[in-house]
Amino acid sequence: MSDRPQTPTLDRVSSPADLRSMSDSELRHVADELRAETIHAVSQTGGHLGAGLGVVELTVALHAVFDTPRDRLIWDVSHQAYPHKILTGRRDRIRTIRQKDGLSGFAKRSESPYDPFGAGHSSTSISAALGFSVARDLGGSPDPSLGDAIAVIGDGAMSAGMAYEAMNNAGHLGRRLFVILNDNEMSIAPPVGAMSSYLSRLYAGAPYQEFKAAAKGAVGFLPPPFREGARRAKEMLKGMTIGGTLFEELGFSYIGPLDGHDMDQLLPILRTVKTRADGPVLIHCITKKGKGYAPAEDRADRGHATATFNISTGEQKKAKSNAPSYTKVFAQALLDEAARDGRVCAVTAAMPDGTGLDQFANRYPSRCFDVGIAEQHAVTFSAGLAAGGMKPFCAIYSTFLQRGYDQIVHDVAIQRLPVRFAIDRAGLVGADGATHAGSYDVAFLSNLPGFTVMAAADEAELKHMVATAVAHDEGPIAFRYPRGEGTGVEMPERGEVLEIGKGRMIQKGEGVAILSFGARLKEVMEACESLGQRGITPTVADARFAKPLDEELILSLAEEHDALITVEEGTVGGFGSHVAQVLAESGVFDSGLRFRSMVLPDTFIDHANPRDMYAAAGLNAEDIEAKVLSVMGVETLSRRA
Ligand SMILES: Cc1ncc(C[n+]2csc(CCOP(=O)(O)OP(=O)(O)O)c2C)c(N)n1
Ligand SMILES: CC(=O)[C@@H](O)[C@H](O)COP(=O)(O)O
Ligand SMILES: [Mg+2]
Repeated sequence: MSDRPQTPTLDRVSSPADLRSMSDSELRHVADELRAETIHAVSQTGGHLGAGLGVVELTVALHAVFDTPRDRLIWDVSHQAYPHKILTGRRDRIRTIRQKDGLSGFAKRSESPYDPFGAGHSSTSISAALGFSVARDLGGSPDPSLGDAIAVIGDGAMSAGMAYEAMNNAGHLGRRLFVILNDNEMSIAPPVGAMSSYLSRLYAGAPYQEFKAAAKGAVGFLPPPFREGARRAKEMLKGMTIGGTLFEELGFSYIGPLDGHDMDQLLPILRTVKTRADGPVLIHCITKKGKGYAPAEDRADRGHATATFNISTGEQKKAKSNAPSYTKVFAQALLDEAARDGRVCAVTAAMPDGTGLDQFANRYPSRCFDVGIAEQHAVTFSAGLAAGGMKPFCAIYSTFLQRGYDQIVHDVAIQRLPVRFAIDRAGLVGADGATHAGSYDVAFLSNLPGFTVMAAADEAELKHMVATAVAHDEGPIAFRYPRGEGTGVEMPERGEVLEIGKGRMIQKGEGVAILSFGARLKEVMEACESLGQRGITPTVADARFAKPLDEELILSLAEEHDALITVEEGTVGGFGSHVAQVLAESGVFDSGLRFRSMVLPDTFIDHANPRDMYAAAGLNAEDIEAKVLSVMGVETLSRRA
């Protein structure tokens, strides 16, 4: 017998249009069943759970009131969009989410007309929604029936500068636009910062909002059930001066805070604003991350992301690990270094657990800074710390570091400040897909004068690189490492300070040399094992540094071999491109060196497990083996050589 929940009302919904003919009581049933369906689906697939559970009622209410997809519903980050996917014609594929060839874990334009704007990174929704509103008013679409734009943004995402840039612009333009602030008082970790405290104060002062609406004469904006209370409040408030919320100062009409799980509040308010709004409106909803599923509600991260799990117990089914994760090794190595050097400090942009800095925060609270989702600030704040004599480790996932690029160039590199960048999730990350792939950091850092760029081939190397970064005061230095577990190598007691710009020889062979940069070394060695069975023994070296390059090593490999192949977990423009430049300038191509550079292809690779993604990229052991055979002119059946 199937353990799937009974969902008789939800079963009648094949698209949001079906919600619009339902009574409010039926919509409440849909919400309850949608929650059960979401929990069941994620129990089988794993993925982002808590955020979706927190917006179940909002999702039903928004689709019931607004005319999606004509009205554009834009989910910020969009990790909370699973219930939205179930309601918008994707229920039959929801159990494929985040798997190869399955639904994306995020909103994606190519997946559905109900996903008007894709995401994965946070705090973009208000800008995009404003763009839609303006495009509609300017007649940018051949479809004259384009409707409203609605952004749903979390309190965590509200900590990023982009959200304020967008509100500043929206308030100025004054166009009809809806922002739903989904305030669950959580980011991935508890949210931090003055803005978070401000929102909490609005929440704590719920009746105050009612008074204020009254005092400002906004009573008419509220649906009838709320008017009476507001009128009474107005009486009480006669003669008092009430300051506006920040949102009102920015030009938005502010409504809230509402209970975002109460359909009796959500439906009438949404219907009213839809009928009456003539400018930007912000509706502040208080919700609970993980709502309705006790094991998620009880977890410290409120069930933010999960492996597959047993629904009755909440127990997650995690694969056994054979080696410590790179993140753990980094975190422990940094703790060790911080114990020796009081100037070592750490910065995270809302990812204390993901980067392993939660441990650092416990041990050295005064030297650890969670700045919220604010990568740009994290970089320049680190630059300031470095300029002030500290040794900041700015630990940011490769994909999110993209947001701080101008700060890296302008505030760090040009001033040659010794910020240490710990770049986690480098390379292809798996189920989160293209939005989260750490593909570009080597390319965008290695072209900056004075930067030192390293990649760890295994977890012992990572420990050395942490020690190297602590010791390096001459300018900015970065080291990258992948998501997931290490290779199981023996760990040194203490990290060793590496000589800057020097690689290491792994094995001496002949004919072909492979120069690996980063964690593909394991695949290189597997390829060599297989090649060994054919009597082929390539030379293998680990470059360690993409900048400065070990030119001596590169040129000696070029001189002593017929062919040289570089391998890396990054795009063109990175390590291999810089090696090619050195080779070209030295003239070795003139004497016939065969050179190949194995990089990520010039395409965005869809979500799958990392192994499948690297297969799609042509960077697994078999691809490296095929490349060696091809450069040697050995005939094979391989597709990719
Ligand atoms: C630019 C960027 N930095 C970091 C992240 C990682 N991240 C994903 S969701 C999330 C928390 C978002 O909190 P909130 O907006 O409140 O949504 P909730 O999960 O609470 O619904 C973070 C930090 C991201 N997606 N984008
Ligand atoms: C939605 C988001 O951006 C994060 O939740 C991300 O999925 C975390 O990835 P890790 O699991 O690699 O920490
Ligand atoms: Mg939140």
